[in-house]
Amino acid sequence: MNNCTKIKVGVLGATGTVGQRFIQLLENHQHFKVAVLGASANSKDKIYKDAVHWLLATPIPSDIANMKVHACDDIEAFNDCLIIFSALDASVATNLEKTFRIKGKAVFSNAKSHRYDSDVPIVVSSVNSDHIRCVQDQKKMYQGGFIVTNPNCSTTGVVVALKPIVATFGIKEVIVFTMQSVSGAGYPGVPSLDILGNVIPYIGEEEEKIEIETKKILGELSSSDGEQPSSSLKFNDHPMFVSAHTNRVPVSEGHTICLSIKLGREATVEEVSNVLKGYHKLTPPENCKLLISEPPLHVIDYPQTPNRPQPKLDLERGRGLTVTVGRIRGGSYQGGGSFDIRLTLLVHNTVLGAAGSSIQNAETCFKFGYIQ
Ligand SMILES: NC(=O)C1=CN([C@@H]2O[C@H](COP(=O)(O)OP(=O)(O)OC[C@H]3O[C@@H](n4cnc5c(N)ncnc54)[C@H](OP(=O)(O)O)[C@@H]3O)[C@@H](O)[C@H]2O)C=CC1
Ligand SMILES: N[C@@H](CC(=O)OP(=O)(O)O)C(=O)O
Repeated sequence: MNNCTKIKVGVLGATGTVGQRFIQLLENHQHFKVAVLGASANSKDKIYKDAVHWLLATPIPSDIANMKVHACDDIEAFNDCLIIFSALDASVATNLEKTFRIKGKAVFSNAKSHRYDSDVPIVVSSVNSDHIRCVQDQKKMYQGGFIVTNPNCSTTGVVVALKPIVATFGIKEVIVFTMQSVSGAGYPGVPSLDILGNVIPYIGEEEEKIEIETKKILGELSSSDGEQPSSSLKFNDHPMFVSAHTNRVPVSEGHTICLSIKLGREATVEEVSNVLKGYHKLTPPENCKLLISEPPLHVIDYPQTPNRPQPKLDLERGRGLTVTVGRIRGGSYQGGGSFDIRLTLLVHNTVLGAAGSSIQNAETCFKFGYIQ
């Protein structure tokens, strides 16, 4: 596909923390071309390089730097775009994303606004891309338009690590303990005097999101029982019990998360470790340029390498699209107790935890023929 035949995409919130990742990850994309940039009224009519406070190590792509920024509610400006990537705050995303959907656009959102809608999936491509088929119902309702969300960034890491375990052994219960980076709060986010040399043991609504979203993502999409006449498919939450603790730590990028897991059936630490190591085999081989072709999970052996994953050393694995899991061990050193397995994982919050997952979801929809 050359630039003329690539699908035109619009990015809402293009100047923000997640918006910048969209711009970076979509540079030279095989199928998609950024055609329209959207941000707030403050950025409207500025050129991108003047509107953005660019925070990434790679330069602003040259074809984007001098593009004009539109207000996100200038819907007509996005007319030529088949795909809308949304990196908006939920307060603005709720209505705008619905407006773009009714205009027939394929909307891929990072915001929480529609994650819990009964006809909208929360998708991490390596975990539950089968849930994407529910967009067929939305397409019928909204003139070809649909919304696919990706989860909260911590939830993203959690479900990638849990998927192979739940699929093989079942899971009854999981405790999630997060150490979340400052970039998760957007820009400028948490004031430096609040976070430097400190830990903040509270992130608003984060624990609730992890508990709810994990169960929806790891649940099943089944045929409806007929209660919802407009819909033929229905989400059934996984029955596992999820309990989350969330904390903000003075790390710039990358969320580190500890899990304690009660399995559905007995298994050794070695069996669990082997299942996690084999997980990459679930992803079919793809043209390596697509983001969905990156391995979803990498395991660091424990106890051979006892002090990983670490944000400084492991965050960029698989272009930030690979979750790194380490410290896979038994539930307690004494034996007994409620939990069978403990592990530590690292997820790149603005790549796999945000823009990267949205792009992977768009690639999946393109592959399934939902975007034409
Ligand atoms: N940061 C992260 O790790 C993750 C964030 N998310 C979610 O992604 C979304 C974006 O987060 P993030 O990038 O961190 O946020 P930022 O605050 O960094 O960026 C917000 C973006 O939205 C634009 N914006 C703000 N208000 C309006 C408005 N009224 N109308 C139109 N555009 C507006 C801003 O434009 P301007 O520059 O003009 O003000 C900016 O482009 C949120 O829903 C967040 O919860 C999801 C996963 C991870
Ligand atoms: N709240 C997350 C970022 C995020 O994923 O938010 P949301 O669930 O609203 O997309 C953090 O601070 O790290």
